[in-house]
Amino acid sequence: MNIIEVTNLTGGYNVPILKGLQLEIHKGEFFALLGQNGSGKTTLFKLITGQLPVTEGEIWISNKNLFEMTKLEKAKKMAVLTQEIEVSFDYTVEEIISLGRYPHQTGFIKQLSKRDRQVIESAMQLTDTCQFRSKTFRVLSGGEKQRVLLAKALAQEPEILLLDEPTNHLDLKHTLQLLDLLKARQYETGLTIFAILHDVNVASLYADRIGLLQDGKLLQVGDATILKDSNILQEVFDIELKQQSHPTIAKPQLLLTPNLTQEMPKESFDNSYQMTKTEEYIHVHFNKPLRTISNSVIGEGLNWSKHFVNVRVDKQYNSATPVEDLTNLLSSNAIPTKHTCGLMTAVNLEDAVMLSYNDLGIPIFVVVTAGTGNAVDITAQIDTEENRTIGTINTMLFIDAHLTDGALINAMMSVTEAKVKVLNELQIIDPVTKTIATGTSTDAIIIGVTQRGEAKLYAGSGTTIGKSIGQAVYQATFKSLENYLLRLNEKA
Ligand SMILES: Nc1ncnc2c1ncn2[C@@H]1O[C@H](COP(=O)(O)OP(=O)(O)OP(=O)(O)O)[C@@H](O)[C@H]1O
Repeated sequence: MNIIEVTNLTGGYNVPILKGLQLEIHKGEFFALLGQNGSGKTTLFKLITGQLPVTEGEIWISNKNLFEMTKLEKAKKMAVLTQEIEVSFDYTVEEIISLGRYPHQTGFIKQLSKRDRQVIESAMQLTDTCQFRSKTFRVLSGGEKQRVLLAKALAQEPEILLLDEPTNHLDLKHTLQLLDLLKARQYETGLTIFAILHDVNVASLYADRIGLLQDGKLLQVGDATILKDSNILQEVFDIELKQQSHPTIAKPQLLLTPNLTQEMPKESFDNSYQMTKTEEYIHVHFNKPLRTISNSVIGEGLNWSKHFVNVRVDKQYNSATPVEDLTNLLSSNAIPTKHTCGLMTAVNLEDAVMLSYNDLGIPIFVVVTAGTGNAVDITAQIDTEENRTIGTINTMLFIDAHLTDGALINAMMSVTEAKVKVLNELQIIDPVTKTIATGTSTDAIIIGVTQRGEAKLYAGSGTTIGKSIGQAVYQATFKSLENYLLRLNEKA
């Protein structure tokens, strides 16, 4: 059901800003209006709240023509929170909030009833403004004033809440609190929310539907997925926005990219890093951060890192706090953990293989440490969750290339395929299933790419990058496992 219907609306100032606009707001939804400065958001807001006259078209509120509604009818239906946060008199906070009850007061002498007082109290608690109740409104900070005016709007108990940039003056905590509060009111009381927002990410997280306004026209209306369309975003905001998903909520988030003149490192790939190898760790330090994908102990996921470390731990190492342990170890070696992808291994670092590869014209550097104590055939139908001896294949792969996130996943596949081939050729057996192993139970991969040059969409086996990864990883893993097996044989 539509609670607001705007049909063929033309209106504005001397010249019309909105021309033939069509919009429906559903009862109980959170609708966000987005658009560039001057696109007409406030003008639409003022037309809906009756602050500006309509030149053409109609506005219906709950099936009633806005211009047939009395002031009191409108005030019972709609509460408005604008950016104008000054009030003319020296009211106290409690007095200001009490004004919200005015449309509900009856009788000749308007007095606050018991219920009015309860509603005011509850609005103050919800907006965390109780502590200011006796203060003069004028002396509050911008954000505090905003919360008091929201309390006044809530005290009005409207069916529709219209907000013009409600989080404008608020810090992050109060922005989140205000939006959570609005969302809770929406769910609990069926409140309809119409909000002008500038923050596209906030709109994506909180709005059920979003309207994109451009030059007085609605270019698109829909749920947050409309923000995934880079062409529409470019058209509405006139800038390039990078889109990614929120890590825990299924909503898109948009990122700004500063237009800094990218100073491209002129150094060759081979000169862009230094490597240190001790008995305790292998440390590859790049001059510039690399885009990374990894399942490392520190710096996992998609990231940017300059330092790549594989630290040796004891064979008996079995700690519940590997992140803390590794952090401490790195700190004691003056390696900055915030810029690091860090792995652990129990294999002897003497067997590590470092290999530079450039046969196909794509510079690659790969470091592999390998042990097969935990060799597992992942396809065997046996529950292998039992204690095994330590042994891991850790692969750190660095490529002088520009890969998209999808291509980074391709690259992970390429590394894995090359590793499986080695295990197959060396006939590494899963000791439990007696079949050929596909990996070890704790294998780790770090891929770091310089992001220089043209962005590549693929890095799988059908591409030169994929082939380069395959050959480099194959050679390094083969050699590293040979070293490991040789040491085992010598011991035996
Ligand atoms: N009182 C006014 N008289 C004449 N023109 C006005 C008036 N107020 C706004 N305008 C013009 O109307 C157009 C739309 O303004 P509006 O305030 O609706 O934009 P907006 O989308 O809310 O922008 P912002 O994001 O900057 O708040 C602008 O070109 C503006 O200059």
